[in-house]
Parts: sequence; structure tokens; C-alpha cells
Amino acid sequence: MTTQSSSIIIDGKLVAKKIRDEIASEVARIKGSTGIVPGLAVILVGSRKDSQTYVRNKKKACEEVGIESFEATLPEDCTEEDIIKHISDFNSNPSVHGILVQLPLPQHINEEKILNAVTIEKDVDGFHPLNIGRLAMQGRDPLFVPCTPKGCMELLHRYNIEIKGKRAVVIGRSNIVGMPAALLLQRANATISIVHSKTKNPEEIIRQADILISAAGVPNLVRGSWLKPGAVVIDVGINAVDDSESPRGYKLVGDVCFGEASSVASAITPVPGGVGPMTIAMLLSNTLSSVKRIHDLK
Ligand SMILES: NC(=O)C1=CN([C@@H]2O[C@H](COP(=O)(O)OP(=O)(O)OC[C@H]3O[C@@H](n4cnc5c(N)ncnc54)[C@H](OP(=O)(O)O)[C@@H]3O)[C@@H](O)[C@H]2O)C=CC1
Ligand SMILES: Nc1nc(=O)c2c([nH]1)NC[C@@H]1CN(c3ccc(C(=O)N[C@@H](CCC(=O)O)C(=O)O)cc3)C=[N+]21
Repeated sequence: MTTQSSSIIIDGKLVAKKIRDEIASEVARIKGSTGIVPGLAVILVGSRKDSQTYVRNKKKACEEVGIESFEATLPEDCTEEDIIKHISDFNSNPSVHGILVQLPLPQHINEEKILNAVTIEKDVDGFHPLNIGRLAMQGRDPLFVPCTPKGCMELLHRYNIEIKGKRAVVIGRSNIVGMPAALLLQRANATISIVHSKTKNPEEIIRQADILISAAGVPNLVRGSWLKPGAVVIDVGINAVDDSESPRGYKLVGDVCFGEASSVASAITPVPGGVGPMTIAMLLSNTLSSVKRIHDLK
């Protein structure tokens, strides 16, 4: 006889709300005792609809917790020097404690050059090579950890999911999600494997995972039958697929077949409402720790 069990749904939206509330009271406390208001600057280049939406959501989230938001919007055809000029201004502006350059940047812009220009003291995205390098090294600590992978770890912690000694598989090796997610799991003493687009027989590796973080950007990539029974699944993928029943004409899904997976996994994040809201909460959290470090506050 087989019993159909169903998994715990990891509620990223709820956890993110709780974290934002915690941040709001910290921001109010700092403002009350020192008069200092944390500030986050966002640089948006070009007019991608998805990027505009993310930037708008970040701004709203800042306002709600009392963080001041600064914004620079540059046209698609601007130069690297134009962007770096804005970064330099924010680097030296004492009201700004965090700087985020929305990615992706237009084709003609050298992303490495731009991200290098953000002072590591204000690199709340954690994308500066010095921060990433420290994340990868034993005995070193980055000033900031990238928000999406940090959000994944926070969900695991808040749901009391043990990481030490577990087998963790990360699908994807991008600089902003997959690679830092794998490094964080390793720092938490998991044994990690990374699956990417050139991996042969990915399901064989994925089936070993006690913890799976998927960040491929491929809808329905991971089938329920690929999972070890009882695995914990963190689905980072945000993929728009056609949906005639939705007023927008599309809906968002993750990389994992949610219906299939939720009868095999012990816990799983939904899309939307999983990792996405955590990313923004971690950005606010990084901005708060930045203001504390810069002003040497407790
Ligand atoms: N929830 C959130 O807050 C966020 C969600 N996202 C979402 O996460 C997903 C990944 O984002 P990002 O890392 O920026 O994307 P990238 O496109 O930069 O990276 C995707 C990675 O997945 C790998 N990959 C692609 N197809 C497959 C496949 N069929 N099998 C195995 N691996 C594969 C690629 O391999 P290779 O290296 O070989 O090309 C690459 O390493 C996207 O859906 C994005 O929208 C991103 C940021 C934040
Ligand atoms: N410099 C930089 N830093 C980033 O952190 C960064 C970036 N560039 N470029 C793009 C990606 C993507 N990203 C998301 C943030 C929030 C949601 C989010 O809140 N999603 C909601 C809902 C989304 C909706 O309904 O449209 C959810 O999943 O529930 C998603 C994706 C940050 N990124």
C-alpha cells in the first residue's frame, strides 16, 4: 500500500513579512536614538518591464520599513561612464548606505566593470568580486551575502531544516543565485553538488538531494519522480508561462513541477510566494546591517 503524503508549504511571503516588520522596528529605533535614516539607492538602466517592476517593488518595500530610497534611471543607450558617475555619487553620499545596480544591464555595458565600481561597504547585493571571493574562502567573511541565496538559507533556518551533513544539490551556477547558493550551503556544512546545462543525467544527481535549490529558469524542469522522498525543495525559478485563464495572459511558475513534487518532498516553496519575497526582505536586511556598520551602531 502506498500512502500519499503532502509536504509543508514554506511560506516565503509570510516569513518575509515578519522580517520586514522586524526591520521596520529596528529602523524606527535607530532613527529615534540617532536621527540616522538608512538609505538604499537603486540604479536602473533601460526600460525592461520586469526590471521596472522589481525596482518599483523594492522602492515600496523600502518606504514601508522607513528606509529612504534613492533612484537613478538611465536610458538604454547610456555609456559605462554615465553609470559609473552615478555609482560614484552614491558611493560618496553619506545618506546612502546601500547601492544596487539592477541586472541585467544592456548588452553594450560591461557588467564586471560596473559592479566593481560599487564600494564594497555599500554592496548590499553582495555582487562585488571581493564579497563573492570572501564568500568562497575559508576563514573569511563577506560584508554582504547576495539576497536571493541568503533568502533561501533564511527559509531553511526559519523552518528548522538541518543543513549540516546533508546532501544538497543546486541547479544553476549563475553569479547571482546558483553559485553563491552552493557556497552558502557548503559554509553551512552541507555536501554540495551543482547541476548545470551541461550536466549529464541530472536526475541521478538530483535524486541524491536531501535539500534541492533550483535556480535554472526552466519551467517544469524538475519532475516529482526526480526527488528523493522527503527532500526539501527551494524553488528559485520565476518563469512566465502562457495562461489564458489569467487576466495578464500568463502566470508565474518555478522550475519544479509543484503538484508532483509536493507529494514527494517534505517541504517545498511555492512560486510565487516563496523565495521572491525573501529576496526583497534580505535586501532591506543588508541595508540595515550596512547602516549599522557604517555608523558603528549596535
Ligand atoms: N526568486 C528570486 O528572487 C529570483 C529568481 N530568479 C530566477 O531564478 C532563475 C535563475 O536565475 P539566474 O541565476 O539569474 O539565471 P541564469 O540564466 O543566469 O542561470 C541559469 C543557470 O541554470 C542553468 N541551467 C539552464 N538550463 C538548465 C537545465 N535544463 N538543466 C540544468 N541547468 C540548467 C544554467 O547553466 P549554464 O551555466 O550551463 O548555462 C545556468 O547556470 C530564473 O528563473 C530567474 O527568474 C533570479 C533571481 C532572483
Ligand atoms: N541587482 C539585482 N539584484 C537582484 O536581486 C535582482 C536583479 N538585479 N535582477 C532581477 C532579479 C530578480 N529578482 C526578484 C526579486 C523579487 C521577486 C519577487 O518578489 N517575486 C514575487 C512575485 C512576483 C510577481 O508576482 O510579479 C514572488 O515570487 O512571489 C522576484 C525576483 C531580483 N533580482
